[in-house]
Amino acid sequence: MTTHIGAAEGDIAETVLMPGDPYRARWAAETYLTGARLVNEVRGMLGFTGTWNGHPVTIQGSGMGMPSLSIYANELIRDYGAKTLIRIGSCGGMQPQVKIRDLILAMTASTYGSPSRGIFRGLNFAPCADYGLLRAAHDAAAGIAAGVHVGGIYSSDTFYDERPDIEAEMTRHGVLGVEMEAAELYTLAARYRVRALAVLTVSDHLQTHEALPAAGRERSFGDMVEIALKAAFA
Ligand SMILES: O=P(O)(O)O[C@H]1O[C@H](CO)[C@@H](O)[C@H]1O
Ligand SMILES: O=c1cc[nH]c(=O)[nH]1
Repeated sequence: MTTHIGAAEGDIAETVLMPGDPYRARWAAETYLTGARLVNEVRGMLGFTGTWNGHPVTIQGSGMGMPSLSIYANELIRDYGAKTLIRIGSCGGMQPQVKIRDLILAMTASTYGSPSRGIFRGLNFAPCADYGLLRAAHDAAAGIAAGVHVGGIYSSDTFYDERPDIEAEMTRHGVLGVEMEAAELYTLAARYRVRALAVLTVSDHLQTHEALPAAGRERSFGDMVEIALKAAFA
């Protein structure tokens, strides 16, 4: 048991999938895991542990934004011994070739300000995915999903941004999509020598303003969960 996770020792698997939304954690656990049981409900940030093809897996909500994810990822890694952490998130598309419901496998994550930013002072640390996980996810995606993009994403520190020029610069530099957690996850993974990847579903588009309807949105997330599970155990 930690400050923010009520699971008992041994209740968290070495492989953890992390959606921002705790209800997505419940949906994914009920849909994809065998014998899923609730292991955390502190602050309503639900976490479940079960098995997938016989492998122990935890699906733990991270909350929105890097400060929230940082709390859960720190405790999962440092206190529970998590070794593979895969974010299963939604993101906004930032390039014309990236369509709604497409998947992005985030090779790198640029950010203006993660909780770890201060460590590096003026240096631009480059948070990146674990290559083995990225490659395995790409292989898995070939048999599952159609529109799959691999490249850089932008982990924003704010959803309602008063600095539209930052998003424009990200788009100008080929960044595929925007979300709010991966850069901190990748930085923590580098620090603690564990594996991390963000697999993202494009839920809306910053240029076309299309968006997945709220009702039934979870069903569009199935490919992402399957790919994350296959990559973790490839
Ligand atoms: O759908 P999730 O995983 O929460 O991810 C995205 O959605 C939230 C913003 O609406 C942020 O957490 C962003 O990263
Ligand atoms: O952080 C996010 C997530 C989805 N869509 C966005 O525009 N931003």
